[in-house]
Amino acid sequence: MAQLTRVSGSVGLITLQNPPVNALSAAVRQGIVDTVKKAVSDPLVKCVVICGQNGVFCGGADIREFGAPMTGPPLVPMIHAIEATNKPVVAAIEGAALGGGLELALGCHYRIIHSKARVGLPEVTLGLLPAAGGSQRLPRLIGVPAALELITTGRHVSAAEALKLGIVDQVTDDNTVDTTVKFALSVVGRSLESRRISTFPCPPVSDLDAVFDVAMQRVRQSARGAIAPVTCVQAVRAAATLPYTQGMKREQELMATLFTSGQARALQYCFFAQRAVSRWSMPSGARWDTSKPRPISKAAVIGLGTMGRGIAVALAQAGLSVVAVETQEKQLMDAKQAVSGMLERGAKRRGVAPALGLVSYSHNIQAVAEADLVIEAVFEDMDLKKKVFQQLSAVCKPGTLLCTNTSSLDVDHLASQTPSPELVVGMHFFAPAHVMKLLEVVYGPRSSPQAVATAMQLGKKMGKVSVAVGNCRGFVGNRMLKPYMEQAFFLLEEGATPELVDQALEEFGFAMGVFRMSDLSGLDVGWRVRKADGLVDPDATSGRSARIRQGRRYSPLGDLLCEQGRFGQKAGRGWYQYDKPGSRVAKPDPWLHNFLEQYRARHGLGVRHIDHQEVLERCLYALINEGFRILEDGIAAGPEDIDAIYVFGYGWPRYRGGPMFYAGMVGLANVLERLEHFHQVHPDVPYLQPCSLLRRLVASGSPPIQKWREVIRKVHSQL
Ligand SMILES: CC/C=C\CC(=O)SCCNC(=O)CCNC(=O)[C@H](O)C(C)(C)COP(=O)(O)OP(=O)(O)OC[C@H]1O[C@@H](n2cnc3c(N)ncnc32)[C@H](O)[C@@H]1OP(=O)(O)O
Repeated sequence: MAQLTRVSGSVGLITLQNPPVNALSAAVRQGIVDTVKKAVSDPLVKCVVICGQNGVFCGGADIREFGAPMTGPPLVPMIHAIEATNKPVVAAIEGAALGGGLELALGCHYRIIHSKARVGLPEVTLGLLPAAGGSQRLPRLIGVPAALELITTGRHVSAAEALKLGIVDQVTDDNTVDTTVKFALSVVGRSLESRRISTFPCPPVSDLDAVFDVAMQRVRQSARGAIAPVTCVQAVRAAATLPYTQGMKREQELMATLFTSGQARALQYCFFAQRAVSRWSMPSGARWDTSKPRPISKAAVIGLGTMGRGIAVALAQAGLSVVAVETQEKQLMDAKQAVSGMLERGAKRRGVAPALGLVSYSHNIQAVAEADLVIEAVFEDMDLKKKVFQQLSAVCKPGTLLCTNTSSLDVDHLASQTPSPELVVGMHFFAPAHVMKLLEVVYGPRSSPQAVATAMQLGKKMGKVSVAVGNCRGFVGNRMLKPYMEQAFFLLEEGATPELVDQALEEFGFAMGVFRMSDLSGLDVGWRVRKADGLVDPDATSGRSARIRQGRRYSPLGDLLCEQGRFGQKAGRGWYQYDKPGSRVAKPDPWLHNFLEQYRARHGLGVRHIDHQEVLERCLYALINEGFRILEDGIAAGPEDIDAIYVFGYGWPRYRGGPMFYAGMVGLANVLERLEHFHQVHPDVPYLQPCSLLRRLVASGSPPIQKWREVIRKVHSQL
């Protein structure tokens, strides 16, 4: 919907009305077409201003309409009609002009922007390209190199940068619509010939081929396997090399290949999943919209190792006052220096003042007495954490929320160390904590909805994608990682190499395969956990018994490497070899290949050919199967929660939507059939036994992912 009013005597003011972001739905597009026509034909209207209601110009095309057949007037002729009018049309940009919103503004003859607004063409992040003329007009306006960068990254640009680049004509701190109305009146009567961007030639570039080669190389490297960035480069190339009309034709052709692609569907699903996770719910029925968070102004972090430092930085950058506690004096001094450095570098990047004054340091736990919320981030050891929680209970003021940063320990057990278990939640940060977007907020059976709401809100304040999950071993992310890694180990036993497994996973789109990742995070981490679980038995080094632990197939390969001191990158050797400890360049290791051969011979394991498809099916379907178990157990409320965790915390390629979305794309029946097959071949691997929720979904006709919650609810109601 769009409304036309006449203001200041002769200005036709068109207001886009589609809350919350005035997306260009069919009704809005129809409204624009109608109101522009009316304004142009009204002799009393001398100029036109287009704005959006409620402080947002326009968030672009309505993404929710993408899955359905197109209705209403298309964007391209609508924008052309605006550009072609003989009355000046000026965009008044408040809040944001993104995607189709900016393309609409580029069709206007002038653009005035509020200083706090931003613009951008983020279509690439949705698997698309700016196909309402954006890929053709922006390079003509600001030049090929700058347009290429903005279009292929989808980066949002501040008002100041937009002015510098030449995207807008004026920045204002005042009322944007009033300023734009005055501006529009001031340009009445001026020729519009030089204001129609589609008529501009692209500013010349000295070595066009080199510019595009570099851009193509960059997008292929940074977004391995993603098709939209590559297509965006091709579209901008059309702008640089073809007349406008032909360029537009090419833009449409390229868009047609993207629009119906699986990658676009996956990326658009991710867009909504990222937002859906904030509408959390707990099995008790507690929900985001009925649970009020507590205000938090003072936070504390206990333990200033790598995680604690990152958490302190994230809190301070979110504007909270932070008490950082580390009992070891030397550690405290080192941490102070490290935290200050991180804050300074972060502030420099963001062009703001570093929040150094917000962090105070102490070696005395008494310093947290006045904190509203404490995040314990000491070493991952239950006895140590229990001790800290007991101390905190004695020191903190009544009502302080106690959070533990743990990747797998039992949050409920820790809660039981305090007199107020309802005030305890887990906050599982990912390293580096001030950079990584994901936060798992873990509630135990006794955590209060208010405690969950507070942790979720704090996560949002820190700019995290926060996902509320139930308490179980490994929560969601690490619980699903276990069967994935287990399959990778088994594949080595059966004849694969770390290189083969990693290559398959990296070609799938993971930034790092499982073995390179294991080398990076350190093999000793898992070894310690397996030892604590009684799985590492140094006596059982030969025979079949060495590969059966606690009644199921077990691969001791990781333990054997650790026994040799092969802890990964930090040791200079692990699944790969490195030039020196700490080096990042992984090289295949003949020692490891020889070790695998001897291991297989010792255990009488035949070597067979393993291809990429088997690697993907074994590793990914085992992980997905555990995802279904997590849904069945009520640990995650919906598939979007799992997918957001994997995309934002575990390097799952965003253009594949997350593991649960991927299962839907592959076909649930297909996943079930392959799991059944693998479980038949490996009956001693319980993780390969298809979960009953997966069977249930297939039996219900494999509904689309948006309908899974209905099936899950039925399963839960029958328990
Ligand atoms: C021919 C094709 C031509 C053009 C293609 C396009 O234009 S594709 C769309 C390009 N636009 C974008 O990618 C912008 C997407 N939106 C945003 O980045 C942010 O929403 C925005 C506008 C910066 C506002 O951010 P804010 O943090 O204030 O709100 P939030 O992101 O939570 O969004 C609020 C709700 O609005 C929904 N929404 C936002 N944009 C769109 C959209 N373009 N279409 C449909 N819906 C949109 C969003 O999903 C939120 O609703 P929710 O129910 O919570 O999911």
